[in-house]
Amino acid sequence: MAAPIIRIRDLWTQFDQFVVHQDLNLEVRQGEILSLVGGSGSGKTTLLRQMLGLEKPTRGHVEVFGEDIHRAGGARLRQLRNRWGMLFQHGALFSALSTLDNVAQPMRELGVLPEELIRDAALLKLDMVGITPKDAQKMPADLSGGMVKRVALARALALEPELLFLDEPTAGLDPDLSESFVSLISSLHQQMRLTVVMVTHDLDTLFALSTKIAVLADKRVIALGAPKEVIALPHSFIQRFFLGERGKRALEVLREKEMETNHGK
Ligand SMILES: Nc1ncnc2c1ncn2[C@@H]1O[C@H](COP(=O)(O)OP(=O)(O)OP(=O)(O)O)[C@@H](O)[C@H]1O
Repeated sequence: MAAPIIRIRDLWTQFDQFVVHQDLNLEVRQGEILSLVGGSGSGKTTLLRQMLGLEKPTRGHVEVFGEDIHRAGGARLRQLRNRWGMLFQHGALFSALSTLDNVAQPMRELGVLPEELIRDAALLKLDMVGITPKDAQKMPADLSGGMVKRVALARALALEPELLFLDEPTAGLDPDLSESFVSLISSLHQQMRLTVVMVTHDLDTLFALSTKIAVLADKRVIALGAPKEVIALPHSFIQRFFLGERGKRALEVLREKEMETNHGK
């Protein structure tokens, strides 16, 4: 079995008297695309921020690449941060920087690479997500919503991370754009041998990408496994979330995908 890239142990999160996570455990292994699902307020975003070292849990351990990131010092945490990329829900590009400079910025921050190399690498990353050198000169305000997502993805991949975090990657995209963004993530996952952790409410995206699903309910991860295994569990949240009307179509997609895979064998 592949080594855990993320290991969360006995994690508690409490805001005043309000307990969000209680003895939560989770492992993400190399090469997985793990989706975190749960009801509104179940603590998905908080958990994601804790994995990124942006928020500290009340108790417990969050290990990324074998290190407890909440006990690592500032310099060490910065080094670890260079090994993962994050795609925020709304793209979060710097509006005052051109598309190219947005992607170049994480490389410039390292302060060691020559400018020419940075420009070439940024253009290469943009090419990987289907953005032309001409569009690379544009400002973020002049890009479409779908392009902003692609540029934000190129920026998240700028430092060739081993791990990629995605927060609602297809939110705000129409179904066609959403589908093409999903295939882009899927091919980059293979090409770059990435491990991916994502939060999504969109069942089409969830079933199209996830190799594993972690379900957050009752303040813990109540289920972790392959999509097919997880949706078969009798927990009431799981049944409501996956097997309502909106879940049925997504499930058909999962079955089609399975048939294609079996066909290809
Ligand atoms: N800094 C904070 N101070 C107080 N309460 C907080 C704070 N951050 C999060 N919470 C609370 O913790 C709970 C979990 O929030 P979180 O945003 O992680 O949930 P979520 O599962 O991502 O929800 P959604 O799907 O609606 O985005 C919520 O009840 C939220 O109000």
